[in-house]
Amino acid sequence: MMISGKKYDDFFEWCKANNCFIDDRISFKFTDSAGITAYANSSIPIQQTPLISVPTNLLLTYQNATDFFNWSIAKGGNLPTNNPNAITQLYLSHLKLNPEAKKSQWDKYVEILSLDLNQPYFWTVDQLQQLKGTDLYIKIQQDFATIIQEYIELLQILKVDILDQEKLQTATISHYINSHLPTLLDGKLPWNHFVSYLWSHCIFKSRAFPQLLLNNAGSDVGNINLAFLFPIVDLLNHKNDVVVKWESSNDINNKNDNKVLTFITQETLHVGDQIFNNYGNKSNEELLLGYGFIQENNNNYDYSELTLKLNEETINESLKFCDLQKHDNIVKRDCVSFELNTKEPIPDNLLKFFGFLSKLQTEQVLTLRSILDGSDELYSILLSKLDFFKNHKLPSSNLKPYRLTKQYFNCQRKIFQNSIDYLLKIQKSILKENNNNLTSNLVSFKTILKNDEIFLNSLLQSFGITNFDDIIQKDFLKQSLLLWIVRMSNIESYPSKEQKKLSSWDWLDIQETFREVANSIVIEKEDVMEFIEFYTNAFPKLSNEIPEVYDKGDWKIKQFIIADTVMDILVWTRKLTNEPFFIKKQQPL
Ligand SMILES: C[S@@+](CC[C@H](N)C(=O)[O-])C[C@H]1O[C@@H](n2cnc3c(N)ncnc32)[C@H](O)[C@@H]1O
Repeated sequence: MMISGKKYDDFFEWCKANNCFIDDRISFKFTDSAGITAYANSSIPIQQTPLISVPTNLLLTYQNATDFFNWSIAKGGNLPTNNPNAITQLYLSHLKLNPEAKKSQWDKYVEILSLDLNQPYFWTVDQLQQLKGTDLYIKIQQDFATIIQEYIELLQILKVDILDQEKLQTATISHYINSHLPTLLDGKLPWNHFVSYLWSHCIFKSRAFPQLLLNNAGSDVGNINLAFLFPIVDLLNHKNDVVVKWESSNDINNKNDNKVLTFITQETLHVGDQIFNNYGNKSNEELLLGYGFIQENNNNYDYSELTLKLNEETINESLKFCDLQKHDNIVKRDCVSFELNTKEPIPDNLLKFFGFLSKLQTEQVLTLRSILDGSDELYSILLSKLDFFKNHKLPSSNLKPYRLTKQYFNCQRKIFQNSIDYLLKIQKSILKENNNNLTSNLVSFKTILKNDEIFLNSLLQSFGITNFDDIIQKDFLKQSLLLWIVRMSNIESYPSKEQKKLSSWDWLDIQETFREVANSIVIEKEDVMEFIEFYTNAFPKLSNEIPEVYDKGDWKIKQFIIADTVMDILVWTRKLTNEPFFIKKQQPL
């Protein structure tokens, strides 16, 4: 067996004495990185026969726990329903930590279950603080509250003493756990203590198998989360994508007419290969929270969540515009969560959701403008997430929790980087699709300037601006846009040749939008104040110096206030390049 120590010898003796089967080609060893680890001591070709089989009477089940506590619905009412395994967990705490517990058939098995677990619930306060700012940190806090509630409800129902109830509800829970951890590790913590229960809760999370396996097809499996402990097979570590089978069958030796539960792997194993189980393909967040480790290069199953807290009304309104269904996991009462992963770095409904958030009141549907504007907002949020995971300084300690945090941050960083890269590709392709020889729904201001030489010349003469990059450098973007919009509103005052040229942008509906805004706008004193400085710097200087552009039509300050609203409706400035695009109004996407 390789793995040495009295408790392991006793455990494997117990397995043998109870008719368990472990293929001779399996050995176990202890590794620092993964605890007990199974590996092949000679090659094992793919096979259909079990490598491990365990009589079902050795499994530690809900039934065993309810028998022990002498509990039944008729007698005690409902157990906390959120976690059907609560009573079995408490039973495990009793078996592991109650010195007065009578001998049970699982003693040798329970003995090898380590009290020293890696899940973040057991990290020190400092170590846990490193996760602050992540969704994982919020989940851990929520889990603490759920597990405390579960503990209190269960012990009340079973009439078992609840220890430190008041402290549990007031103490900073990780301080409290930390202060009791040494006693737990010594095996001396009372079995009915919350921290003992937290331990058995985590043992279940990291080792239990679904009860479903034990029920015959067609029978009522009850709660699908119901689980049991499966000695020996729970010594196998996890790897995503490994193909394994857990099957219930009759004992091949047919001793005692007992049923057995078996483990079969569909992998070809060479000498020295680790024999893995598959706990269900999991993301790193699930692995860290449930099992206390991270699988690097977990690209197929890793994901991150983008959670937005909004008021209920906004969320309800968004349902009309995006494919978010209330019953989907992503919509909760006051928040919406989107999963980002390698296969779908930017879910379609995420883009639509941001399009909805960026919708102007005048837009009846999601438009090209609102989607592009929303994609920029999304870009900023993803960028700040990326910055967080990239630049957050973590202590350079070699302790496991710090190493795990580093790995977790790295994996999250990769996900956000991938989503950002993908979002920029989406933006580019939207721009391309809507600005080609066949479709013109948008045009960049850069292109407009290139084609409107008279206007560009006027900027050169009066502001020394030679090209678009100069406009950015001299921080003159907004002013240039406003001047051009007012110029377009005055199109009819220019000579017919110039009019003809400018009318090549008629499809942008600048004049019509300008008229609509002019008819509805109420100009306040503050609006005038906002524009006065720019206006007095430019006028009447511009009308005097370049009358062919700035003394044709109406160039009063009011026109600029109107142009500012027109700009909100028609212009989108791409955050990444600072490049503005005029977009055809109300162009649904
Ligand atoms: C079902 S147990 C497996 C046996 C365990 N190694 C032991 O010592 O008892 C699950 C625990 O094993 C460890 N584990 C499982 N798969 C792992 C992996 N791929 N890398 C690191 N640790 C792993 C984690 O601590 C996890 O909580």
